[in-house]
Amino acid sequence: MEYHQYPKPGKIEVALTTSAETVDDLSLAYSPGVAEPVREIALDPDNAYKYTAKGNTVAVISNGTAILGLGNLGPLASKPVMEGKALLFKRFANIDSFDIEVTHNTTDEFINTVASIADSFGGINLEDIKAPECFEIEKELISRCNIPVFHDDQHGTAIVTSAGMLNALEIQGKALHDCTIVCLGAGAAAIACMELLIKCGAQRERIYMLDRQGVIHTRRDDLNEYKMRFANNTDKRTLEEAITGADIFVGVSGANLLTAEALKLMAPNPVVFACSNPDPEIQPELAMSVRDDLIMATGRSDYPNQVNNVLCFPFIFRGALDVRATVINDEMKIAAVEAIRQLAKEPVPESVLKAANVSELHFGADYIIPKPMDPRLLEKVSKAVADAAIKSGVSRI
Ligand SMILES: NC(=O)C1=CN([C@@H]2O[C@H](COP(=O)(O)OP(=O)(O)OC[C@H]3O[C@@H](n4cnc5c(N)ncnc54)[C@H](OP(=O)(O)O)[C@@H]3O)[C@@H](O)[C@H]2O)C=CC1
Ligand SMILES: CC(=O)C(=O)O
Ligand SMILES: [Mg+2]
Repeated sequence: MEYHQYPKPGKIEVALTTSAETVDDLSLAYSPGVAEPVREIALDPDNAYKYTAKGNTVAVISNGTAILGLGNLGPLASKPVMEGKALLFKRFANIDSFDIEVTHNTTDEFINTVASIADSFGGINLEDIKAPECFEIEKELISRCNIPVFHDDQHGTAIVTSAGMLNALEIQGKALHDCTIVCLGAGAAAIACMELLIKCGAQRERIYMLDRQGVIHTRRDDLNEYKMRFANNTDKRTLEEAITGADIFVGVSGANLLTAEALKLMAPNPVVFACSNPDPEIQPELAMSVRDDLIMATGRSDYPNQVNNVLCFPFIFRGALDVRATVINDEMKIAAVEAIRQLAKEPVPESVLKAANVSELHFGADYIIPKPMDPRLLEKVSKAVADAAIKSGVSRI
């Protein structure tokens, strides 16, 4: 709590980029000088990128309906997380952010609020908005805004999960195409993670997705259209039935929902990503105590293998802003997966070892994915994303 309270309440502040000391400075910063860029922007909106901070500013916007794995605690309670995202944008990609917490009654009201302020920013990072509303919100905002709109819990999580998963499977000697996958959770993160894993080679029929009612199967009549895409034609109904013989477990649901007994039922050499925050679906100590053949990741910074969207969102937005991309498309997402994945195979610089408080890191079971404080992420992931934006025709410079 002290970290969040001192030296000033919160984690971010606004800083000036230009001089504001003299009467001359003020007559440029405000009236009368500020009228000139106003006229230029009115003539051509693209001049906002030249004369304002728009092009390097991302709005981090939430309604607090799915704050981490803590649930629907409302917009104001989400503010520490949104400030945290702003801190990470600045620290890792030198992107300025404003956190905006929106109170609303209907989904349309939220969409209209965001759409009506979107022009102020170079991009919009939607955060911690629950499914299924998040899908409609993102789709509608993408169509109404000509800046990138990216729901990080969906796509940032999916990108990092895919990068980590491909590396973990390489170490375990398995191919994604042949794997049986159990996904606990059927919300924003789950649906996007499974869709991207399919784009990376997984078979939809081999995925068992579960929500609070158990396995999502074709005979259920309570499924929304997003869950319906993962309805499996199966007799399996429980987590224990689905996980028996499975190669992969992805948890994006809630704390301590995977028991040691269920973990024992998985196939040899399994991969377990227990990504719920702040508490994973199974504690790594417990998982490791019952199996010594697994590769384990969590969403947390204090265990090896942090599968968390922090490894993606600063860098994918950096790449998108640098080429003024209108959207973040699949080509850019796949480029990010590959760049993150490859970086884990390179020697780790001393500065990263020091920041991670370890003496060595080598590609393997305890290092499947780079550390967020690896400075090479900025260069490599952002460049790969920017290149993909240019090649796929969505860059504007
Ligand atoms: N490591 C990372 O980078 C990230 C981790 N996450 C984590 O993933 C989790 C979900 O986030 P998000 O997708 O945004 O939230 P959503 O609210 O969109 O989805 C939550 C999903 O979890 C399911 N769920 C909750 N409790 C249970 C349970 N007891 N048994 C089975 N399923 C359950 C819900 O089921 P139902 O549909 O029945 O309500 C729902 O499908 C959170 O813990 C969050 O911290 C999210 C994003 C990034
Ligand atoms: C990491 C993140 O975005 C979440 O847990 O919601
Ligand atoms: Mg989140």
